[in-house]
Amino acid sequence: MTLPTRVSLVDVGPRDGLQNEKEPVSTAHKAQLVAMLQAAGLKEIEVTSFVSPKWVPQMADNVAVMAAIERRADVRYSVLTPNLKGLEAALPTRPDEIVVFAAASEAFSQKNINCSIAESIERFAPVVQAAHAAGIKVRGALSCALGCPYEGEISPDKVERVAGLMRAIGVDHLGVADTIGVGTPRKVQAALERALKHFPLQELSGHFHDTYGQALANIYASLELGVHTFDASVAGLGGCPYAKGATGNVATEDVVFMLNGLGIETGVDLDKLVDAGAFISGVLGRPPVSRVARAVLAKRVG
Ligand SMILES: CC(C)(COP(=O)([O-])OP(=O)([O-])OC[C@H]1O[C@@H](n2cnc3c(N)ncnc32)[C@H](O)[C@@H]1OP(=O)([O-])[O-])[C@@H](O)C(=O)NCCC(=O)NCCSC(=O)C[C@@](C)(O)CC(=O)[O-]
Repeated sequence: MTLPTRVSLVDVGPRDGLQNEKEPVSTAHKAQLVAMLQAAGLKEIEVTSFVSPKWVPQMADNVAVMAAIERRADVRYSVLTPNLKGLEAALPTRPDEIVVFAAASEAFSQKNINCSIAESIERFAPVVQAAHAAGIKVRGALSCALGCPYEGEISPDKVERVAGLMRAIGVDHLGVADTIGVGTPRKVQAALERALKHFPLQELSGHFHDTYGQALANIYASLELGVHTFDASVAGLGGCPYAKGATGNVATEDVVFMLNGLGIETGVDLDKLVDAGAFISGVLGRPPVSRVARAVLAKRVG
């Protein structure tokens, strides 16, 4: 089986990773994290979200963070926008890409964005149109594609259905998200195969939380299908406010280490990435969740 020779990594640490932190993280620290990620070679960074500050207070400084980051022409900066209000607030901050997020599960849709799946698609349609009119690419995240904290198992049929709805309103790229990290390799392949009915390989990505330690295996299973774009979160930061017990995304350091071992190019410098993870973990006052980061840091100490 031939695996892709190159993988694009989207570091979602500044957004997905930090959104659930109880203590406020300063705007300056968020901007510093973005700076360190791009210095490590990340070309796609999810910076913040334009959601209700009552729902997700940690992202309330979205405009300030977007103003504080030092942009590089070769890096794409994305932000989450759940509705037109979010898009209107985001546009002046010049994101390269916006993310709309639907769920494969009705219950999660209600908890996360306070509306049904059908209503969310209706809500996203004008957001997608307005983003395209502004020349901005739209990524869709499909939450709970492998399981839901409220509904349990999610069938591939549901993934295919919502992927189709996202495609129909013009979403350019689909991220299949295992929000609570319950997916296992063959189930992940089944979900991705259904999503591939609506999105081409180059516009499909995997977003795997590592709650049950399956994320790297799931990435490998995705590579077997030719999927070559993955979200990951430096230091393994994160957890979803609407998915109790969900841990962070797979750590970017762990993904880079595995891909390096497979001879798959990412353009990411592992040492500099570990520095970024150590920096933000220091800000948060705890060690990185990433096992690779811990091993590299321990080796440095000698
Ligand atoms: C979607 C809404 C806004 C609907 O929230 P709602 O309460 O249904 O919205 P509403 O239209 O009735 O408005 C209520 C209030 O929110 C305000 N409001 C309305 N929209 C915005 C906005 N864009 N920005 C700022 N403020 C906003 C609006 O102005 C109003 O303010 P008030 O009059 O009460 O003062 C809300 O449910 C929300 O913000 N939810 C947060 C969702 C979120 O951020 N979840 C985490 C990210 S998704 C995720 O992590 C999963 C992912 C992507 O990583 C993949 C995975 O792993 O699954």
